[in-house]
This record gives sequence, C-alpha cells and structure tokens, in this order.
Amino acid sequence: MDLKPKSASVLADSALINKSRLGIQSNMLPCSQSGASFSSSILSAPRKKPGKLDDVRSNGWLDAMQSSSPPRKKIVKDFGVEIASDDSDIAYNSWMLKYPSALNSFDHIINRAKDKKIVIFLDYDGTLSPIVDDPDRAFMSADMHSAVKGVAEYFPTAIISGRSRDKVRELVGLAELYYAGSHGMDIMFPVQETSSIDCSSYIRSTDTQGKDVNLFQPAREFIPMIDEVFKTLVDVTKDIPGAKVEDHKFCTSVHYRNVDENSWLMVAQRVHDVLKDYPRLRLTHGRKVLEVRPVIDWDKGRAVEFLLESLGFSNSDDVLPIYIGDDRTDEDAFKVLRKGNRGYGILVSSIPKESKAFLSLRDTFEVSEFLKSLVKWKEQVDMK
Ligand SMILES: O=P(O)(O)OC[C@H]1O[C@H](O[C@H]2O[C@H](CO)[C@@H](O)[C@H](O)[C@H]2O)[C@H](O)[C@@H](O)[C@@H]1O
Repeated sequence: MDLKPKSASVLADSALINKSRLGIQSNMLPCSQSGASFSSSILSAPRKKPGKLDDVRSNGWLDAMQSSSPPRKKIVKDFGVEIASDDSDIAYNSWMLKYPSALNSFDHIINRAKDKKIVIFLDYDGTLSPIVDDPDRAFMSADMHSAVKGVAEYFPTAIISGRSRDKVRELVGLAELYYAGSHGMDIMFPVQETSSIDCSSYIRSTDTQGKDVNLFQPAREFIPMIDEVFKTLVDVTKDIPGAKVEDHKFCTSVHYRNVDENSWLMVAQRVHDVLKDYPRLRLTHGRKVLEVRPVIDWDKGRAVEFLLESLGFSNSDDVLPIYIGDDRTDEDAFKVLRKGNRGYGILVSSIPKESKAFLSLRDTFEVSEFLKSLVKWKEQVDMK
C-alpha cells in the first residue's frame, strides 16, 4: 500500500479542538509522514496487573481458556446439574428479560432513530460468519453478504474486527464499508471535510482501488515487535497438534480450538513464556484464542468513537450507533455505547452471558434478519 504524506491544507485548527475528546494529544501525534510515532497518551496505558507471571494456572489464563466459547453442554455442567434442553431454553428466555431480542425490540429502535442517522458497526467472526474450526474458512453466507450490502446502501457501516484489516476486507468483500482491523488498531477512513479528527493522528494512503484514504494506526511502532513475536509463537507451538498462530500486523492470535484440551496448559505456558520478554505486550482472551496485543489504551470502543468522529458524527444527538458483536473484545464497544446512552450494543449469543450490551440476537441468522429489517424499514421511510 502506498503511504504518502498528507497535504498541509488538511491541518485545520478546528480539528485540534476535537482530538481531546478522543484522548489524542496534538503534541504527541506528529503529522507523521512515516507514521512511526504516536500518542503517548495511548501508549502510556498501564499494563493490567500481571498476576503471577510464571504460572498460567494461578494467573487465570487456564480458567479463561476453559470458559472461552463453552459449548451448551459445558455451561449446563458448570451449574453442577443435569439440565434438559427445555431447561436451557428457560434459562435463555429468562436471560432475555435482561437482554431483549433486538428483533422484538425493533419498533423501539426505529422510534429512537427518528431524526437521527443510524451508523452500523459490525464485528466479523461469530457475528457475520458462524464460528468454525478453521479461521481461514470463516465465510459469510450469501444471505448475510446481501444483508450487509443492503444495510451499507442506507447507513454508514463499519466492520471492526480482531483480524487484520486486509483479511477481514477480503472476507467481507464489500468496498462500500469502512474497515477497522486488529481490534481497531488499524482504521481506514475516508478523506472528507466533515471529519473533526486532528490530521496529526493519521496518515494519508490509497485503498485497493487507488482512492485517497486516511489510516489511523495507533500501534504502528509495534509492527516489528509483533512480527518478531508472531514468528516466535509459530516456532514454539509448532509441535502442538492443532495450534495455529495468525499474524494480524498489530496483534497476533494463538488458536487452540483444534488442540486437545489436555494440551491447553502447554499452549498457555508457551505463550506466557514468550510474553515474559515483552512487557509492552499483553494478552486478552477470545473464543478459543489467545490474543497478543500492544499495551496501548486502544480497543474496539475507542475505535467506535474514532470512526464516529472521523465520519463526521461527533454530535451524539444526531446519531444512533448500533454495534453488533459476540466476543469479549466487543464488550469495550458495548461499554462506550452504554456509558453515553448513545445507541445500542447488541450481543450475539445463543447462551446466557453477562454483557454490557442492551439487546441480543441469538446467532448469525438473526443478525442477517435484523439487518434486513433495517433496510426494509428505511426503504419504507424513504418512499413516504
Ligand atoms: O473480532 P472478530 O472479527 O470477532 O475476530 C476475533 C477472532 O476471530 C477469529 O477467530 C474466531 O473465529 C474462528 C473462525 O470461526 C474460530 O476458528 C476461532 O476459534 C475464533 O476465535 C480469528 O481467526 C481471530 O484471529 C480473531 O482474533
């Protein structure tokens, strides 16, 4: 990708006012032509309490791995009782009192959307594509593809994924969307006048069609470190059958979905031992995946705020953001929306789970139904 310096004309004073809302300090985010230096306010995030570094049992890694993406049977077992599937349904239905179905709450949503611009944020894995064993084969159905395409025709729509931006862009295959990869640490957004983002925080680039775009990459300086760690992780896990390491440029993932459960401890210990040498990296847990990422104060929630600002929706009274996601990393985005009572976080889950989301959808099928309902509603409104 062609990275080139931005023109000085992009340096608008008004933009400098708004960056503070994002926690970006102008003196720390040079209008970087190399993109090498970024905000120390982002970089200086304290590392979460490390726990006992030499024991993956006592620091909670193994517990987190065991509870990650549990099958229905496991959840039932965790309550220590044999529950028939009818009882699981009862548990799910009572959970839905706290997290009502977004499909059943549709009228409520569109009532709130009156005179507001809906902006859609979508996670990828487990939200648009069902969870499958092979991350390289996590495809969207044709139905989902057309639902996402439809929704993007009417509403600004962004994908925010843990995968690399290029990879998720390739999987979704729609040029009209905005993409944020690596848990929001790699955001491509359009060049437009309405953006209130300080120019010093991003670099100018071109997309695959040669169009001018902006790139916000707050962890850019970590690229060589992530590359090194990725290679080391590949090396130290190569003898563990089923382990798979993915490179997302600004973060890296170690999958253990296909590893025998008896070897999970070994996976955790190997990753842990590698990370001991990298105090500027931290670990988070996803669905049967260990995610290694820089210790910076940036996550999917910050990415949502950034995209709203960069797309010109900084006035929260005019906009109704809807974020749909299934994973722990999506909770950061749910928190942002809940905090400002700004819109709707929608958790995709077929099992009861604590969440900061307001609403729920059971699975990817319901996600596509919800997106299609939005399109149908918008078409009717526009016809009036
Ligand atoms: O933020 P997301 O778009 O949800 O990405 C999070 C991780 O998703 C992928 O892993 C998950 O989906 C795989 C395919 O269904 C599944 O095999 C794996 O067990 C899940 O964790 C992706 O491969 C990861 O790199 C992302 O971090």
